[in-house]
Amino acid sequence: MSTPSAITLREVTKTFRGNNGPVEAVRGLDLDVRPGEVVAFLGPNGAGKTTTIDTILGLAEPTSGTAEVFGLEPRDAVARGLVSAVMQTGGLLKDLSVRETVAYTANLFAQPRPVDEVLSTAGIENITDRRVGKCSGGEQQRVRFAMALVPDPALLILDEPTTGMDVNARRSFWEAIRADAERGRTILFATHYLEEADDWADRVVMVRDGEVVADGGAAEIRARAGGRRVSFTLPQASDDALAALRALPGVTTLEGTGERFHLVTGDSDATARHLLANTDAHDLQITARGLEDAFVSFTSSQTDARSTESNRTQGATS
Ligand SMILES: Nc1ncnc2c1ncn2[C@@H]1O[C@H](COP(=O)(O)OP(=O)(O)OP(=O)(O)O)[C@@H](O)[C@H]1O
Repeated sequence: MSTPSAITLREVTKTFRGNNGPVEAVRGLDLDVRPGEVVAFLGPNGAGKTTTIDTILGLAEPTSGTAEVFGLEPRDAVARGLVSAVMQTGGLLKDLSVRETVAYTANLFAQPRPVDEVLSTAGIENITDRRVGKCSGGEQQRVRFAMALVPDPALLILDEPTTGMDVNARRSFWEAIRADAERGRTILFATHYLEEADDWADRVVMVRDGEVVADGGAAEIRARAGGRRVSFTLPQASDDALAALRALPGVTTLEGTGERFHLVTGDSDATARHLLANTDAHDLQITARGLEDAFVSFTSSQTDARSTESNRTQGATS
C-alpha cells in the first residue's frame, strides 16, 4: 500500500458571504504535498492562503471539493496529533512562563514529547522561566513553535510565522524549523518574505485569486518567469528610442525613471549588443531574475503591464 499524501486538496472552493455579496476566497484549488516536503505558500494579500490553511487544519469547511491530511479528514488528523500549526497571533497566556505554557500544552496530549526536548528544539531552553508577556515577538513565535511540536506532528503548518521579526530573528527561527524538518517532518508555510521561500523551501506554490498559478522548485519557478534583467543608463531617451527598445526581439518589459532603465529580455546578449552598438546606453548590468520577479509576473501580470507603461512614459519625459 502506498503512503498517503501529507496534504491532498481536490477542487477546493470556499465562498464567504461578504457585505457586497459572495467572496470566493478559494476557487478550485488542487494541491498534493508529499510527506517530508517543505513547501512555501506564496500569494498577494487576499489570495486565499489563510483560508486554504484553515481548510487543511479543519478550521474551515470547504464549500465544495475535498481536503485530506494523511488520508484523513483534517479534523481527525488534528485530533490524532498528526498536524499542528504555528499561527501569527493568539494562543498564548501572557502571565504564564514559557515552560508553563509548553507544559500546559503537553497535558492536552496522551503521548507528548518531553517538554525540555521541545523547548530545546525551538531554541528557548534558556528563557524557560520568562513570562510569555515579557518575551519578544520572535521569542513568542518560538513558544508557539514549541507548543506545535508537543504532539510530534507529521505535518507542521505555519501561517506567516515571522511577520514583524528582524532579519536575524527570522534567520535563526528558520534555522530551527529547518533543522527540525531534516528529521522528516512535512512543512507548509505561508509567507510574504519571498527570500524565506527561496532559502528554506523545497517547493514553492504561488496562489492568486484562490487558484494555484505556479508550483515547483524556486529555481524552476524563476526560470519559468523567464528572461534576464538588463539595466542601463540612457541620457535624454526619446519616446521613439524607448519604443524601439521595447520592440526588440525578446524584450518583454521596459521600465525606469530619469536616466536609468531596466528591461527584461529573453536574449540578454542580443539586447546588450544592440544597446552598445546603436544607442548611447552605458553602465550596463545584466542580472538573473529573482523569485520576486517571478512572483510579480505570476501573481499580478496585468497590473505589471500597466505600471511598466506608466513608468516608461515617466522615464521618457523626465
Ligand atoms: N470570514 C470571512 N468572511 C468574508 N470574507 C473572507 C473571510 N475570510 C476571508 N475572506 C476573504 O477571502 C479572501 C481570501 O482571504 P485570505 O485571508 O484567505 O487571504 P490571504 O492570502 O491569507 O491574505 P493575507 O496575505 O492578506 O493574509 C479575501 O478577499 C478575504 O477578504
